[in-house]
Amino acid sequence: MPSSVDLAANYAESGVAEVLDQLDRELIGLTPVKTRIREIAALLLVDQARQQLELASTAPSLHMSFTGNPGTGKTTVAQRMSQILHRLGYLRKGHVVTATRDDLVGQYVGHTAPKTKEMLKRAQGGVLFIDEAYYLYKPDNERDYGAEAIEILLQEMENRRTEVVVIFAGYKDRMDSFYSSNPGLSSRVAHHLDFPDYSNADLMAIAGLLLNAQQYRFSAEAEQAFAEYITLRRQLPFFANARSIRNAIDRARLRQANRLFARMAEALTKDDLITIEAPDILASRVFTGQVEGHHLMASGG
Ligand SMILES: Nc1ncnc2c1ncn2[C@@H]1O[C@H](COP(=O)(O)OP(=O)(O)OP(=O)(O)O)[C@@H](O)[C@H]1O
Repeated sequence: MPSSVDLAANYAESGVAEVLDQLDRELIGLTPVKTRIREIAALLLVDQARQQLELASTAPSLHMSFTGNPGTGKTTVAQRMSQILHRLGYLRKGHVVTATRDDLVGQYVGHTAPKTKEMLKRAQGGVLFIDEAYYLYKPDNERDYGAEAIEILLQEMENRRTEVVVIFAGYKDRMDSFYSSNPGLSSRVAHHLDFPDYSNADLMAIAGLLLNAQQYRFSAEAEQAFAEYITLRRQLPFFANARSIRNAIDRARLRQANRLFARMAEALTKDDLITIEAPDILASRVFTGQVEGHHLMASGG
């Protein structure tokens, strides 16, 4: 048995540093979330080091709760978390399987257990991400099978803790009451992470990242228009944080393409092709005050 361990070497070997750096580069804000991910990585690396020195080691329970409004990065962070846990040797595969109530709960007697077990099986070696988890529990309906799904999840979370990590996600207030109705569940969730709404500056920075990744940019006027867009958009229904920004940029690209198409006869420069101009932003319903596009809004647009 070695008399000491080289934590730095273990860290380098795991390849976790790259995922953590990527997390820092690609995700704006979310400082408390990033800090917690680093802490979990440290915990697992120290646990590995303890194993090397033959000290007592128990694989920690890593089931989690992600609370926050739509588009605050919960799904994205779940994916990164799964990769990190894979690199640290905790999870065998590092993928994410997303499930909602309908994937877990059956409509007839005897249908729920096989459904829930099937989802757990698919998530084996990775993360089972249960979106809007509170829909599993329907207090008004005694004969609802959601309770059965929760029961099975609880058992498997305990018995297969190193085989699958379960992440429960949803709006903060609703998750809080879900946990208070299901205390057994709450106590088996080791990490509760909250994803706050992004500030306007954060959303602007997210827009910058998204544009950059797709080799687009705002002209100075478009940048200003987009700042106004953000202020107006967040006051409208179905605002979905970063997802609304992603959708807004997709539509701005569409308008830019149409604008360029109308100039088909001319030669277009690289600059023409990468620049989103103010009119591409200002044509949005958010400025014109039209509400017919309500269905678009419903998708977080
Ligand atoms: N901090 C961030 N920095 C950069 N991009 C982000 C950030 N947060 C979210 N995004 C982007 O916004 C989009 C929506 O994020 P994501 O799907 O992770 O949110 P969510 O909280 O899971 O929302 P929902 O529960 O409504 O699906 C994704 O395209 C993601 O890449």
